Amino acid sequence: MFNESRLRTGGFRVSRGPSSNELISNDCHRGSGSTPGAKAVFNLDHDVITGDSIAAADAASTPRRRSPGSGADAWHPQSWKAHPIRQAPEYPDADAHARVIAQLRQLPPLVLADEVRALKAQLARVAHGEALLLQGGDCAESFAEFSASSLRDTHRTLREMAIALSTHLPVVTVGRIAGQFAKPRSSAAEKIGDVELPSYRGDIVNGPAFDAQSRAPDPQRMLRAYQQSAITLNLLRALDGASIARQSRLYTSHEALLLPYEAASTHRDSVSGDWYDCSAHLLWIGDRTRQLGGAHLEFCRGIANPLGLKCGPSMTPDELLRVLDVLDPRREPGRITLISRMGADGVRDQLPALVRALQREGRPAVWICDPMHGNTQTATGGYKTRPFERVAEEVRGYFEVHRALGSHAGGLHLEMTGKNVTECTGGPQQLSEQDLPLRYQTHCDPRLNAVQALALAAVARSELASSQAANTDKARRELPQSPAETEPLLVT
Ligand SMILES: O=C[C@H](O)[C@H](O)COP(=O)(O)O
Ligand SMILES: C=C(OP(=O)(O)O)C(=O)O
Ligand SMILES: [Mn+2]
Repeated sequence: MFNESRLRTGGFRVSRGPSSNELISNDCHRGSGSTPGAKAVFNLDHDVITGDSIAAADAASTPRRRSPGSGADAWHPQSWKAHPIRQAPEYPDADAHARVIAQLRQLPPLVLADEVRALKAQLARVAHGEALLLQGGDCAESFAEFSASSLRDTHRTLREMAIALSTHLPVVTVGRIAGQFAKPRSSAAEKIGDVELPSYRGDIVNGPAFDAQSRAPDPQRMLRAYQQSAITLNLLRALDGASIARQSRLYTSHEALLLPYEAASTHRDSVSGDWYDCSAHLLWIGDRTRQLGGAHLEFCRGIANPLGLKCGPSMTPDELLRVLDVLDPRREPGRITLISRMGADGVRDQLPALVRALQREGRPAVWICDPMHGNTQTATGGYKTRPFERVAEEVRGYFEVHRALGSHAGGLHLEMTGKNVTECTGGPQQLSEQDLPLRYQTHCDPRLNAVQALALAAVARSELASSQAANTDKARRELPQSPAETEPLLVT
């Protein structure tokens, strides 16, 4: 059991050392002054890790402790290690890896638990049909392409898209940003000529250059990714403060793929007893790592963050319900965001069965559409690209399906940037395959540029208008006819 005692030192709360369980589990209090009498550095009214009010914590006589499962089913931040894992890099030097993980565990959380809870509450509104979710950013953030101007441009483009969509409903905005570094790959190795090397798995793992040294997984990269995420968050918070839409903020998200990094970022909230992966507000499980019984499901089921789940063409209704039983046993609105990525040709055929399955079960979920990953093509010259028209067509199909089933089309998940890159063809600039080499800068998949992203927001906006009109028609049809046709009016 968690054994905590709190001391106050000049208004700064410190916690006594964790029990052995918390030591194994990377408890959040480690390092926050766990020695009684540790020096107070700040005078805070809120828990330094969770952001919770100390007064509220003190008022709660027994903190609610929730660890998913018990006995053989018990969860802790390392329990995923007993499960089969896919897409995990093989580090050549296990000791060097262990040293970096130990360092990461000592570093402060990047986001606070109360911010995570605020996002979950907003996502619950999306699940109830009262708001929309816009999630977007790079396929893969990179060390080389990191600059204030590109962050500013992506922040601005996401804001502009949110404003375009908010004519219908309030918009919750979440970036694929400040931690979106790890990439699952179709193939573990890449071969050029006679040379075969490990595939590039994102800057948090290895380098993109095609040479043996770059492609060897290097644990030091996790520390650099952490630092870049912290710097990114710092700028995003400043940009949020300077934005005209000050009341809304940009939350962060990434794929929970590199589990040693995610586990090292996982802290226990001293007030609720829940575990939070403090590397981002929202974490999602990719289409390649969502197996029942697998390590990624095991890790994600135990963290209290809102979770995304990619649903590609191979997802069956039965499998989806079983995965949701694991990830969201309490059926908590805002906990799960389902991200369908069926492709323009598949969405109308494959999405309805999944939506109906949730409707039958009365399960809450946010449904959003990733129109990127099911529409990737290889252009002449070998560039991966996505034709804007196919992307737009999947968005239209997604809205049609939800309209037909009376379900809330909750928003979009996009690979996009605020820069004027040439990675996806088509759109208002009518980019051709010949234009791709001009500014093809992505480290992994092709992104919409700012103009294309805003054009896609316009497509979604017009679909939202159709959905709203359909809802109004339906409501009108469901109204009692006219008073004369129902009950005679009482005239006095
Ligand atoms: O972002 C998603 C995947 O990591 C990416 O699509 C994989 O690309 P690959 O098929 O070239 O490995
Ligand atoms: C890997 C990704 O997508 P998916 O899991 O849907 O292939 C991604 O969104 O970066
Ligand atoms: Mn991608």
